[in-house]
Amino acid sequence: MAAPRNIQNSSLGAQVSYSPNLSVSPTATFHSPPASGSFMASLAQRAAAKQLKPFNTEDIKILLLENVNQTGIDILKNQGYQVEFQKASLPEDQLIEKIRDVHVIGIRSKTKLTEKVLREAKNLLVIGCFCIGTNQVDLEYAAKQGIAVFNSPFANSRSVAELVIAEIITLARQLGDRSNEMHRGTWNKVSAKCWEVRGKTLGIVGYGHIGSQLSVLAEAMGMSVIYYDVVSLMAIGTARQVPTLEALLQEADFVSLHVPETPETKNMVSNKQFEQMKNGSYLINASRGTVVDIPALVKAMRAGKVAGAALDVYPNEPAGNGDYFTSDLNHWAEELRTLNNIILTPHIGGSTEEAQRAIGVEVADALVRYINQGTTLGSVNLPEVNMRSLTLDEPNHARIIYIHRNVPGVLRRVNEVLGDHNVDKQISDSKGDIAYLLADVSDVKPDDIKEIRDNLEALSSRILTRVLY
Ligand SMILES: NC(=O)C1=CN([C@@H]2O[C@H](COP(=O)(O)OP(=O)(O)OC[C@H]3O[C@@H](n4cnc5c(N)ncnc54)[C@H](O)[C@@H]3O)[C@@H](O)[C@H]2O)C=CC1
Ligand SMILES: O=C(O)C(=O)COP(=O)(O)O
Repeated sequence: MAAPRNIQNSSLGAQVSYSPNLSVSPTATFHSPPASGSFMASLAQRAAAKQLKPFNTEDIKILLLENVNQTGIDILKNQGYQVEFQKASLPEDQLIEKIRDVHVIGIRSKTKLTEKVLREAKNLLVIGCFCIGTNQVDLEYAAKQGIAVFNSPFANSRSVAELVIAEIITLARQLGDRSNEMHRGTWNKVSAKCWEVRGKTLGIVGYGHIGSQLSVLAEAMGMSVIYYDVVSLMAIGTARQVPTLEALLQEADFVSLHVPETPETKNMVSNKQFEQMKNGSYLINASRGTVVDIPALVKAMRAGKVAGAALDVYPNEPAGNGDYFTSDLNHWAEELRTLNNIILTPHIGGSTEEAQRAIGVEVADALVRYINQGTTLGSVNLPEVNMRSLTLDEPNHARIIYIHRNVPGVLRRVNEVLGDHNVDKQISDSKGDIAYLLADVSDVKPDDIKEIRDNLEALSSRILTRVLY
């Protein structure tokens, strides 16, 4: 039987691990970085933090889907949580069955946590997206249910940028086609329409974490970089922001897309945009499958307008590995496969050992901090609230977490509930309609804790109450 959603578990000290060193050789064993000044300082802080054995930690049930990295599994298991791991994603009906029972779910880009699925997630406290994108989660609905969502905002951005660099040269030299021919036994030594990338213009759409890293790498190869973004952003190196997507498409030899999946980016590159591109230019999409209108790309490639393309993402992607890239999944799949100079990869932009290990650590740490201490630093859908840990010399303190609707008068009522106790420290913040309050109350007995929780639960503004002690 699952524990109730306002599950109580004691506040652990900051028993979290530290960001891994990403600069490892392909064969190196993976280690945390050596102790630095700030690392030692945080160790000292940890020593002072309350290190209670979590009460009922084993009641925390976690479901990890989509082959989340072992680093993350280890961190969560070390906390004593019950962790179930699956390599693939789950179809909606199975996901609904499973999600009813768990307090935490860890996913990557494939698993869709829609309102329909989350409505069934009666025990869910927190979602960990072990990736950058969070478009697969209904963030607003989750927030309304008091379910926090965390991701890893940039641990795989370098990996994506490096893949794109590889693709730029691969497309310019038609390497995919030459290699396929050799695999079939055909020697086809040609130079027609094969180019150096030096001196060519790369147009980056979306100059965020990935786009800006790509900019630096491309300039190092002698490319000129222009970029288009909805916000005005400082150029790195000698890159130049252009005012419109059209201006970018008219000037770029290579166009690389790095925008999130939003209603505005759906089919952002379609027939009209292909017409605006230079003759013989190239398109790379490692963002989201919805950003490019694929039938329009097929048309532009058949017409010779686009000389090559690299796609890493697709509107429909399979739940696991296997022979699934067929027209059953996306109706144009077979047609796409017949085109020349097109690189098709199975959403591997962020799939390197370095990125996956770093993401595993970062997201698992955020989950542990949220479960054990209630801090929301890094949450993408709840206000970010942080408060220093309870310490060993505060054995009878309790931490109250009250997630509530952001309506007038709530704080007065909360403080009426807490008024008979000594509130050591308190912090609250709001994001849109949702507010998040943390309060540490000193010298409380189990009866006091029950009373505080029951009284907070009775307030009409309540979304979720948790008490850690
Ligand atoms: N292929 C893969 O394995 C991976 C794919 N991704 C995808 O790449 C996307 C970008 O990642 P980051 O660079 O980390 O995100 P980011 O949030 O750092 O940057 C995105 C940029 O796009 C801009 N933008 C948003 N809407 C736009 C619009 N309509 N037109 C022009 N610019 C717009 C934003 O202002 C921002 O500067 C992610 O959202 C994710 O979907 C991320 C990691 C791995
Ligand atoms: O980080 C992202 O947003 C990605 O697209 C990578 O997704 P993945 O972890 O490979 O499912």
